[in-house]
This record gives sequence, structure tokens and C-alpha cells, in this order.
Amino acid sequence: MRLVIGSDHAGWILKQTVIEHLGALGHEIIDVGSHDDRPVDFPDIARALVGKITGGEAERGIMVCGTGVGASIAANKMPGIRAAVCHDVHSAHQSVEHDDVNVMCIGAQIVGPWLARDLISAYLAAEFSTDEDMRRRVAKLHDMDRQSQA
Ligand SMILES: O=C[C@H](O)[C@H](O)[C@H](O)COP(=O)(O)O
Repeated sequence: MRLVIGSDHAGWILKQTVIEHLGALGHEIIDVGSHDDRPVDFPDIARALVGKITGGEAERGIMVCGTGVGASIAANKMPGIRAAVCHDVHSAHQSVEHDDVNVMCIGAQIVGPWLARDLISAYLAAEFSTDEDMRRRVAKLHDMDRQSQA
């Protein structure tokens, strides 16, 4: 899968673990930073990350900040993005299966490298359900995106 990954300063160390894991799984990765612990504003990284998805360069994204919360708020501001903080394996796969989540957000202050690997594996193995209830609900999210742009 073509993936985009990003972090702020609070998440960049965990991001390196994530990148190694994704490489081992054979995914193509675009890294939009950050690359060290110098402070950077998570909305700026989130904007760069989601731009790769809305621009068609990546299918899904993973963003790491301190809690995952700022990353998800910022990513969800952009039409076409369905971002969620996932700190348990059930949410990591069900968010894709039911909600077609395309940006998973992880908090490096909450989740360690072993759980992060499990979360990512669950997220990437999951596919959006063909169930008509799930499809209708996500179609309503698309409607909300369109209405917010009108
Ligand atoms: O939701 C926001 C994120 O957790 C940020 O990573 C966090 O606010 C960064 O905080 P600080 O600048 O104190 O490292």
C-alpha cells in the first residue's frame, strides 16, 4: 500500500519505529516529517500529510503526535479525510471496516512501540466493509464534507 506518515516533535521517535515496521511489511512510504525534536505545529504536519491522500499520492496515512488527539482534529478538518485516534487493536481495524478511516492517529505519550506495531498491522490489514449500512453511513460523511464546502 502507498502510505503517508507524519509526526510532530512529540511523535517523531515513535514515527521511526513505525517507518521500520512499515518497511518490513513492504509498504511504500512518504514521510512528511518531522525529523527531530525541534517543536513543530501538528496542524502543519497534518495538512501536509492529508494533502498526499487527497492528492492521490497515498491511500492511507498514519500520524503520531503526543496523544494522537491534535493530529486527528487537524486531519478531520480536511474534506475526504476520516481520521481517528486508535489505541486499541479493535478500533484500529473496525475504524476501517465500519468507518473507512484513512488516517490513523497514535499518541506517542500513550502507546509504546510494540502496541504501535500491532495497531498498524490491524489498521493496514483491514478493508472497508461492503455491508450496506456501513456504506450508507460513510456516504453521509461524504455528504457532510460536501455541505461544509458549499
Ligand atoms: O494533541 C496535541 C499533541 O499531543 C501534541 O503533540 C502536543 O500538544 C505537543 O505538546 P508540546 O509542544 O508540549 O510537546
